[in-house]
Amino acid sequence: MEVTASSILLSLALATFLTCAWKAVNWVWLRPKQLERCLRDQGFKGNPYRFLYGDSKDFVPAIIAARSKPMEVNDDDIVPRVLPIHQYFVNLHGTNYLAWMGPTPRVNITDPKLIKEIFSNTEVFQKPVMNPLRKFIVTGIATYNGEKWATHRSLVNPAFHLEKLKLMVPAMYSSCCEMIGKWEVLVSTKRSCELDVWPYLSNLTADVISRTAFGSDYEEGKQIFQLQKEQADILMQLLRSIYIPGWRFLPTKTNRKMRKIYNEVGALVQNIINKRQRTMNGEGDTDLLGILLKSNLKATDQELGSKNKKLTVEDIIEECKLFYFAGQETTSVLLVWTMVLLSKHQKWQALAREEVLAVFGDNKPDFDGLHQLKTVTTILNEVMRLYSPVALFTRYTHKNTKLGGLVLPAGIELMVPTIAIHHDHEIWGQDSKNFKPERFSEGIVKATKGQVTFFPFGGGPRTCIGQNFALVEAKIALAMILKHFYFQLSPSYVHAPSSMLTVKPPTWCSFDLAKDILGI
Ligand code: HEM
Repeated sequence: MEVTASSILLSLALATFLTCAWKAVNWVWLRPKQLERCLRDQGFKGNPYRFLYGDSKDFVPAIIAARSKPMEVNDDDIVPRVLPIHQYFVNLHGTNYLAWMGPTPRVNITDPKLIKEIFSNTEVFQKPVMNPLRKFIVTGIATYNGEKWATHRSLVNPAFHLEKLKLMVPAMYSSCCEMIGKWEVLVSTKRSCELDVWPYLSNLTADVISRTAFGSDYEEGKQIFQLQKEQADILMQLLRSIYIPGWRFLPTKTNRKMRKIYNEVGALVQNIINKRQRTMNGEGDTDLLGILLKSNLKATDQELGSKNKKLTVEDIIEECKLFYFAGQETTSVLLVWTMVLLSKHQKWQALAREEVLAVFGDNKPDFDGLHQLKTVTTILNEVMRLYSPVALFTRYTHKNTKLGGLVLPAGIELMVPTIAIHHDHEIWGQDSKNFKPERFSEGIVKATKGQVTFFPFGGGPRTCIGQNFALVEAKIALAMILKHFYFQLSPSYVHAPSSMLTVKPPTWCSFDLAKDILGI
C-alpha cells in the first residue's frame, strides 16, 4: 500500500485531535468522577459531580441569601456571612464535605492535626494554580511552590528580621501622625465628630507600605498601589459576574487591560530601582526595596556562600508588589475590626488606653515599648480570632499523598476555613463567639493548649512573612488612636462584614470620635 505525505499528515492530525479530545473528556468528566468515588469512599459527603460547572451555580444564590440577612450590631457570629459557600455546604452535608469548584473537588479540613501536617509539608500541599489574571497583579513568594518558593523565601526573609523592622518604626509613626492629624482637625471644632474611619485606615496602611517598601520613593510607590487596586477591582468584578470553569477561557479585552496596567506597574518599579542603583552607597537603606537590592544585587559570591542564589531585578519588582497586595488590606481590616470591638467593649478600650498611657506617656511609641503592651496584644489576638483578616486558606495536592488516615490523589483542593475554626465552640468553649481577650492573657500556646486552632497568619514554613511587621504597625496605630481619641460606633453604623480576599467592614463604617470621654 502506498503511503502518501497527505495520509501521514491526516493520521497525525487525527492522532492530535484524539489526544486533545481524550484530555478534554478526562478533565471535565472521567477524572472528576474517579476523584469523587475515591473521596466518597473515605467518608466525604457532597453533591454528585455536575458536568463542567460542578457546584458553582449554587454559589451566587448562597452568597445572596447569607448577605441579605441583617445582623445585630452586637452579633459576632459572622462565619455564615463571611464564608457563605462554606456554610451552605456544612448545612447540607456536615463539616466533612466535598464541594465542586468546576471540575476540581474541594474538601473541607478542620482537624487541627491535619492542618498542622498541611502547614508543615509545603512540598506536597502546594498553593493552588492561580487564575491567570492574578499573575498580572501579584506573583512573588505567596504564589510560588517548590524549589523556587524555598529559594525566594530564604532570600526575602532577612528583610523582615526584627532589627530591620525596628528601623522602620519611624516611617510607620510618620504615617500614623498624618492620619491622627487629619482626625484632630475634624474633631477640633466640636470636640467630637462622626467619621467613616475605613478610608483613613486603608490609606494609612497603604502609606506605611509605600514608605517602608520604597523609602524616599514612596510617592511613586503610591502610584503603583493605585494601579494594583485598579487591577484587583477588575479581577473582583470578573469573579463576581461570571464563573469560568477551569479559568481557561478568558475575555481577551480584560486580559489586554490587565497586561497594560501590569506593564505600567513594572515600568514604575523599574524606574525606582534604576534611581536606587545609581544612588545606592551601601549604607543607610532601611526600606524593604533597599534591603533587597543591597542583599541581592550587590552581594558578592563570597557573601552569598555555597548556595550562590540571588534575586534578579525582576524578582525584586514582583516581591515589592506583593508586599502591597498581601500587607495593606490585611492590616487595615485588623485595625478597623479592633476599633469596632473596642467600641462595643468600652471596658477593654479603657484598659488598653490606660496601658498605652502608662507605657508611653507623652512620648512617641517606640519599638521596645510596644513589647510591653500586654493588654493590647491580647486584644489584637482576640480580634484576629473573631474577625480573622484572612478567612480561609487553600492548598492543592500536587501528587498522591497521605494526610492523617486519608489517602488523597493528586488534583484535590484542600480548604481550611480559618475563621470557622476560630469560632468553633468545641475548641473555644460555649462562649466562643464572645469577645474575651483574657483568653490570651497567658499567650497563644496556653490559649490553644498547643494545638493548631489559632492561625490568623497561617503556619509552618509558609507562615506570613509580614506577621511582625503587621503587629508592630497595628500596635503603633492603635496606641496613637487610643492616646488621642475616645470612640464608639455611631448610630448610623450597620454591622455587615463580608469577605473578598479579606474580611471587610461595611462600606459606611462610621464612628463617633471625641477628644474626651464626656464628649461621647
Ligand atoms: C494583619 C495582617 C496580616 C495577616 C492577617 C496576614 C495573613 C497571612 C496569611 C494567613 C498568610 C498565609 C496564607 C497561606 O498560607 O495560604 C500570609 C502570607 C503572606 N503574607 Fe501576610 N498577613 C498580614 C500582613 C502582612 C504584611 C504586612 C505583609 C508584608 C509587608 C505580608 C506578606 C505576606 C507574604 C509575602 C505571604 C506569603 C508567604 C509565603 O507564602 O511564603 N502579610 N499572610
